[in-house]
Amino acid sequence: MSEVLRLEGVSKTYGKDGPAPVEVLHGLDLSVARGEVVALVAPSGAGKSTLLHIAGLLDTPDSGRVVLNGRDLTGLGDRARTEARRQELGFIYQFHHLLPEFSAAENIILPQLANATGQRAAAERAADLLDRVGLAHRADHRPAQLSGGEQQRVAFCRALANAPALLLADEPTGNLDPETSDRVFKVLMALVRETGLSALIATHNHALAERMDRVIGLAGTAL
Ligand SMILES: Nc1ncnc2c1ncn2[C@@H]1O[C@H](COP(=O)(O)OP(=O)(O)OP(=O)(O)O)[C@@H](O)[C@H]1O
Repeated sequence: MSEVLRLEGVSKTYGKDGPAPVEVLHGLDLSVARGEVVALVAPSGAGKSTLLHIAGLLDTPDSGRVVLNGRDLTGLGDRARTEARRQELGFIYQFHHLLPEFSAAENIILPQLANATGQRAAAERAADLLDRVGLAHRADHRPAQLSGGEQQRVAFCRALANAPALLLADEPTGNLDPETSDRVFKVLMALVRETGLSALIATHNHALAERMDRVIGLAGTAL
């Protein structure tokens, strides 16, 4: 099975040179296979966001390697990392982070234009993605006109807009009430499965984690 992401011996300590260093990751190994959906479950403060930032090329480890699609990105400069992030990764956070002055469709079109996709193809992809998450009728609405669950479904579409190789999600339904969270999570899983996407999804929610292919914890913490 081919790997989309491999972390090898990744370590990270915050405030290394200060009076109170915090060692968060120590020699972490992790891999995500193509088409695999992996749940990352660990208590608050265990380092889930740190790991996602490193896997998402938003932060660098103190030591270890980050290999994305077979390419070692560890030593790359900012520009190459930004490029790899834009082309190969999709992000979902607890809060939607949609642009308030743009419609749902435009929020999905814009990242594609930034990636040099033509206007027409970008609009078609946005329409298709919105349709898949049951929001075709909301395409022209702005985020403030949508419910929390709808906003998050648009954010899923935006994360998939550029057909990334890997989706990284940090508590993707953590901001929603339990019932909406459950419903919206099902939509996310269906979308990921239909598109054959690989994903690493951090969650506190064990019931959601059980629906993924594999559940991993972080060293020193119980699942
Ligand atoms: N920039 C920073 N400087 C110092 N310490 C930090 C920094 N960022 C995070 N930490 C510490 O590192 C640890 C791991 O943080 P992280 O946000 O990765 O955890 P988490 O598992 O995502 O937690 P949560 O589930 O609460 O979001 C925490 O103890 C946090 O206080």
